Amino acid sequence: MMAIPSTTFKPPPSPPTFRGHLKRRTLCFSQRTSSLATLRSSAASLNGRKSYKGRAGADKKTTKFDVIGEVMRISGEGSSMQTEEATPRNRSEGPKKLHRTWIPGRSSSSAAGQLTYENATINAQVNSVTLDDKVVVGKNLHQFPHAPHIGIAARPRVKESVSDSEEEDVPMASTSDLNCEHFLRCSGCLFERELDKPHVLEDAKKFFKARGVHEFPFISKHLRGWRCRAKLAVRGTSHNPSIGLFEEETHEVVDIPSCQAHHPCINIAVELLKGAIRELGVQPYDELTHSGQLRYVQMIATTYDTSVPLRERYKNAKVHISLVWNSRDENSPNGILLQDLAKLLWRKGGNKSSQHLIHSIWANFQTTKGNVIFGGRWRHIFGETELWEHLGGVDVCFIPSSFGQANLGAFHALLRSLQKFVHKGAAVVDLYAGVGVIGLSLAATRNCRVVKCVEVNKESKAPFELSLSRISKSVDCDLSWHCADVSVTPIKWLEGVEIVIADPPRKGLEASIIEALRLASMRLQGKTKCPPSNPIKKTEKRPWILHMMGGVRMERSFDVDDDNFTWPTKLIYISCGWQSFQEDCEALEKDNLWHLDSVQAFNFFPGTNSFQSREKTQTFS
Ligand SMILES: C[S@@+](CC[C@H](N)C(=O)[O-])C[C@H]1O[C@@H](n2cnc3c(N)ncnc32)[C@H](O)[C@@H]1O
Repeated sequence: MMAIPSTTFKPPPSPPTFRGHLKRRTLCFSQRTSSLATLRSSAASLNGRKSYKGRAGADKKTTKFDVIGEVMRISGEGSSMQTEEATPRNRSEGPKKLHRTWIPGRSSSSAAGQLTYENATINAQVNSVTLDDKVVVGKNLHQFPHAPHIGIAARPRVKESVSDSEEEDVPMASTSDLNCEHFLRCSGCLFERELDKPHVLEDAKKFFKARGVHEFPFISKHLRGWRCRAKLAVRGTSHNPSIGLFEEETHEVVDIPSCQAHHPCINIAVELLKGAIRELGVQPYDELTHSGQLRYVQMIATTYDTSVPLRERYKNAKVHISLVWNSRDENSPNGILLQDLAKLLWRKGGNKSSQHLIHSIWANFQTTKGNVIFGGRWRHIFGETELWEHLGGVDVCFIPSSFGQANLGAFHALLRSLQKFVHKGAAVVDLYAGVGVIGLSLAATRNCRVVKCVEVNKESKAPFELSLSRISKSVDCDLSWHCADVSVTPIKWLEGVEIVIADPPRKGLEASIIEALRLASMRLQGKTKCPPSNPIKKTEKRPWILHMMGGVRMERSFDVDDDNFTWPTKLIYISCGWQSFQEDCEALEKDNLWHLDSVQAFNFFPGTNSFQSREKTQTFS
């Protein structure tokens, strides 16, 4: 996968774009000796043992709002929040018995990136998957009996669509050009010609070719109308609001009513919002004076509507709206105006309106002068409380604060591609799992015996559990979600699994994870010491991630004293950061511990120089 759009607002002179470039790559690594050791449950080493069961108590005065964040979600009737210690018994009961939880805490606001995949030519021995603008690589493991390898892809192949019975009927662009009137000022897109051929692919081809991977499929799906998630700044005046992205190097918000990247329903919802701002006299935010009410808006096009035929769902998407309000909470003096704004929007676009455009309305409260878009407090106001999508063969639940891919078509394709690289019955760990889309999809479609999803954002647990409740009862998989920083004692997540899936943010894998993967390869070879790879130190700058990391249990030990583990023979790396991917790949390859095997690229962010790729690498024994 490729770059993830920034969710932060940068102070002058370089204001941010909230839709950035999203690229993804997947790297698939595998090892040969998956059957050497006995599979040992890693339940004992799991983090995140505490969960909150039930719903938070509702203040009767505020029952119009459901709350997630500092306060929790409120159902409207009022209930109490309980905490519960997850006992070993809880865990042994299996994943389907996880408690439905809404966990308080600050929201994360990671932007989405998208992936598309296509089947790559992959050796059956080596499985790999690609996401958005991704690449898949495959090589016969028998060619490298004593060396792990990393798959790489070479020759790019452009494909307009992926044949899949679940593909929604999205109108394909008749041209590969952007044709957007906002292109010159808007910072969202870098290129307006040949959106299906991002320039960075040439670099990528060379990089992979140098590693012996000549097949480099590039899957490009919808070139316009692909963005189903947008975080937009609201500036200007109540008479003349601007809703869009910051112009490069300025603090000016470029109004983008006809954005060609947005799903069309987002543009319609933006116009609806502008009309409501004018009608009610809502003041857009002014960062110089820190005044005004409406700072940003998040719009998410959700395509899950079972009353609409499958192939028509994409174009009939409804819009979730999160209004980022400049106050502490709904009881602040301007809270009435927020309610009026939400009511007006719902009356004009809600489920009783003639157009029924809006899926749901939430508020997020943000008063800091910093550069973070979202505050920690969320309120549900109208419509459904969860956002559902059908992705990779499963129903997946999201909440406004959880990470989600912006390019649904590409992501769906990537998931379908990914499934082909995971053998049936595999034991898998899904690192950087978000709400667990990848893990859930693999558990359901590949009959995996174990899938562990590891994610630092604790707010993603509740949607995961809701998704879990919709997984077919016939799926017999030990499927679990763990709140943990994967860079802390990463080796324990590798114990007992055959396939590692890593879908990190743009900065790539943390140094400790690279070391753990290298160590796993050494252990597979019966060696106990792993030469250092001189990893590049990567710092986490995003405050919401740092905040979340602060809440997880830190375990420092890197010791592996038990040789009776199965160690992963395959790594599927889904990347959205080309630079970081190259560095990670080189560190993994060092000392022949991993070998790149196959690569596949997905056009997750048409119009940008980003792509998402999937690479598969293997270790050897
Ligand atoms: C690119 S997103 C991928 C999410 C998911 N695989 C998907 O496609 O929806 C990266 C995720 O990694 C999480 N994350 C970032 N740093 C992490 C860390 N150190 N440990 C665990 N999760 C982390 C973020 O919160 C985010 O949900």
